Amino acid sequence: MTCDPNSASSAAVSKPGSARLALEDGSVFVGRAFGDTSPKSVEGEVCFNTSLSGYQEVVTDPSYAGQIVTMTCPLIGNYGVNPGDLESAKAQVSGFVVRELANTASNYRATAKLEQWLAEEGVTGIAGIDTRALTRRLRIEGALRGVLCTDASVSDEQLVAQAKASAGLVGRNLVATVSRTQPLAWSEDLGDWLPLQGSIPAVDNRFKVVALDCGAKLNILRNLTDSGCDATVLPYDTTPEQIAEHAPDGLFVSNGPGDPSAVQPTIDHLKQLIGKLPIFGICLGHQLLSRAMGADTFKLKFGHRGGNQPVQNLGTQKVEITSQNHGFAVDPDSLAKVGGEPTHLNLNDKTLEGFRHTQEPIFAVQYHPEASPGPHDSRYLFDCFVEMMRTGSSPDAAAMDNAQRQRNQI
Ligand SMILES: NC(=O)CC[C@H](N)C(=O)O
Repeated sequence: MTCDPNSASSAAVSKPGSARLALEDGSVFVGRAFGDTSPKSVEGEVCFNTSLSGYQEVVTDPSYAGQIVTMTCPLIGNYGVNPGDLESAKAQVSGFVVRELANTASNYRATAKLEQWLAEEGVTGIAGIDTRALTRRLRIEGALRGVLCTDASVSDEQLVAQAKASAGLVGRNLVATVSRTQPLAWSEDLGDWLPLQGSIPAVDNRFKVVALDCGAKLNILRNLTDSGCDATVLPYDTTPEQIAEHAPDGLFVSNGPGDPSAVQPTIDHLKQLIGKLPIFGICLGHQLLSRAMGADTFKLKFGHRGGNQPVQNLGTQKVEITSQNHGFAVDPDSLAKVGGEPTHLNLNDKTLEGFRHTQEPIFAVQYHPEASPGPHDSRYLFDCFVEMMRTGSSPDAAAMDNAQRQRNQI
């Protein structure tokens, strides 16, 4: 049920087992609590994701820290949860919003139902609200701060006031809350992390990569491994001197949560590393590299989150169907002034989705080539990173075309 934004004062009293989602614009949605149903209130910026599947990856993507995520697909939870599909070791969203929560987990791989697993993870969900009305509100007004509450003793007015007073995402360094604090090596064989002893040994025909962990998704590490890289994962604020101790062939800058302009340590370190190492960035990594070069980032009205975002490679003219999760973007005009050539464009709203440095071995994409929203159109970018480490030049249109043809055997 949706309450009119202006009628919060007359809004519903919550019942046992119920939950409320209050927004800063005064609207209050009343539904059923699931997951962690203990009485509490959680704050977060409310956003929507249009993927038809992939809710496990969404919930465990560290880039969603600080956000209450609404799935627009009306049935969620139908294949349960299994450890192999998680993008990090725990649930990362502040809260989870669905229209209908499936009763049955219909997948032989499932080890838990979504609601059981969220309860163990301490994450509250709300089901049974009109997610289409909520999404329309977010599209019209832009991202809104919200509070998800399972505590019947708090009034609607208090919740709306709490939403208005909450921190939001702008200006907050959330990377510091999700980055690993110890150096680790990714072991594909174990499917797990190993404490790093010394640095990774050089192996013939493979590339040693330092991955700066701003909240890295596991599948990025898997894709780096698959393309021929051995990755050492270091905390997001590792200094250039500490990175140099690992003698890497290249540097990878990961995805991560929050406002890129607030991740100053990484931006300062990247400034010093430009021209010294081949660097590839994904999503937050794209934004941090742009800022390190001197470009600006800005907040999008409601962001791009979903598995069907069309992106055009401006060099090859080919379109990739991509998975995305971002609420900020790079200003292309400011990037062009500091040597950034646009390589990819979002065909929905024409925002920048990728660039290459014209002078230095640096390139980055705003979307997620490691995610597989059905096809694997964008996997070639990991091969471009390897090729950039081999040649010392950022990939131009011909290099991207070649890599994509080889990867996708077309
Ligand atoms: N997936 C990401 O890395 C997100 C980057 C950044 N936090 C944004 O919302 O734009």
